[in-house]
Amino acid sequence: MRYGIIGTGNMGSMLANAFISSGAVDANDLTIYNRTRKKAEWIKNQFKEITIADSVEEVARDNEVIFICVKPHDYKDILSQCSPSATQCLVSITSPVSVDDLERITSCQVARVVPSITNRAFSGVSLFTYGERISNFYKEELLSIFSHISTPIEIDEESIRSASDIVSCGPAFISFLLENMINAAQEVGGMSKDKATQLTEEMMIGLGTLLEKRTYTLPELMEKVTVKGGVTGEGIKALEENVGDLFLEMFQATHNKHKEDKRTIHF
Ligand SMILES: NC(=O)C1=CN([C@@H]2O[C@H](COP(=O)(O)OP(=O)(O)OC[C@H]3O[C@@H](n4cnc5c(N)ncnc54)[C@H](OP(=O)(O)O)[C@@H]3O)[C@@H](O)[C@H]2O)C=CC1
Ligand SMILES: O=C(O)[C@@H]1CCC=N1
Repeated sequence: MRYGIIGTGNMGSMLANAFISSGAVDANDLTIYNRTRKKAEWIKNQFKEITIADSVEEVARDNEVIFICVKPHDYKDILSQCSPSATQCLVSITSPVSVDDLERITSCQVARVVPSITNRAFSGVSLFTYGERISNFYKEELLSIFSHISTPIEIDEESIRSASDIVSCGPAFISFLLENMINAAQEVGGMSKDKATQLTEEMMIGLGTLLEKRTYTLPELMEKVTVKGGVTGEGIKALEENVGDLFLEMFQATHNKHKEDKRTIHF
């Protein structure tokens, strides 16, 4: 099976790197293309057997599975430069470009797989939605390669925004909150930024490991740590008083942007 990646920015390069280093895809079977060629060359420097294509058209012509890894508003431009056939499979990796959108304007088989930066560590989730025309062959193929780097989970169109907020945007949201925690540790506790960062990172690795081992659920973790009459309870009270509509507003903001993107992407 030959795979093509169009756009090797954050996600395209992450997918190329993770697919090859996990053994999901042989570098000889991967073709990449990026508008600024240098970015594709950085990947080829790591994996010499990769092919760099000279155009979108070339990627679409020579590969069976084609991942479009550009920003949502650039999908139209890419699709105007290629027309994969009914035997090929086109994959959107962005939530605003749905399988319905792709099926309407192409004659190939389609899927949407929204990855996450966590897939770089062969961890986290990839969110799957299949088009009507996709064969079991391609479904199994996509599931197989994404199983090497993630836990693939099928998702319906209605849930895609919230699911992507948790799985794909989540690492940035949680990092933002942790940065705030680190800054407050400096301000209130007088701790150095480096020390607070080290402690936070190690705590997160430990927390992730507990979750990975299914040792505790999130509510169990809260219960186990919150000693009756202890300091955690006081901290949680302060969090409860301040959290307010924080996450509601976060989800509303991403849902509004998603709607705006869908309204302004004209295929
Ligand atoms: N970042 C993330 O964590 C996630 C992102 N996504 C989705 O992935 C997609 C890409 O995001 P991300 O990688 O972060 O974005 P980047 O901006 O890092 O990458 C986009 C890449 O597309 C290239 N590009 C743009 N137009 C063309 C073109 N016509 N031909 C070839 N290459 C082109 C750009 O090239 P150039 O170097 O010239 O600018 C750039 O390298 C988005 O749709 C996003 O929604 C999904 C899940 C997670
Ligand atoms: O910020 C974004 O639009 C992308 C989508 C998912 C994660 N990052």
